[in-house]
Amino acid sequence: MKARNLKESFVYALSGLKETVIKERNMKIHLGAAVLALGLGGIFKISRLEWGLLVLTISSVLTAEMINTAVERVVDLVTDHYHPLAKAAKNVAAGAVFLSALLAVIMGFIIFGPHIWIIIKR
Ligand SMILES: Nc1ncnc2c1ncn2[C@@H]1O[C@H](COP(=O)(O)OP(=O)(O)OP(=O)(O)O)[C@@H](O)[C@H]1O
Repeated sequence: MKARNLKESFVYALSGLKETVIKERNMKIHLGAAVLALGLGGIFKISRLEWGLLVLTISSVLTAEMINTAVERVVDLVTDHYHPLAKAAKNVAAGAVFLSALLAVIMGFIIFGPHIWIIIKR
């Protein structure tokens, strides 16, 4: 069904977001990690640039998870039989999530590492 106007497109987009948050366990984990990172940013009073990097990093993980979910849905729609291409498509999409989450952890170390180190050293 095609969106007739901007408002309808927005409603469909929000429903896609809701679908991922409600049905995907990994999305809940990513959101939990994002809330934790934002909380740490507040506690450590990180700089504007660090906030920007944090928001960019969080958005890349959440976006990757949503694209992964979309790929999973389309693959499941096309076939419920084993197919090497279905396997490859799902694995590549899952790999994108893994890569973005790994880079987010590294970014977390870069931003919060020095702050945590100061506390440990005390
Ligand atoms: N139709 C298929 N043909 C071949 N391999 C498949 C097929 N469907 C799934 N797989 C394999 O099983 C793995 C798990 O698929 P599944 O659909 O359960 O996603 P998932 O890893 O549980 O996703 P998530 O945990 O993100 O919800 C895929 O990564 C892929 O390797």
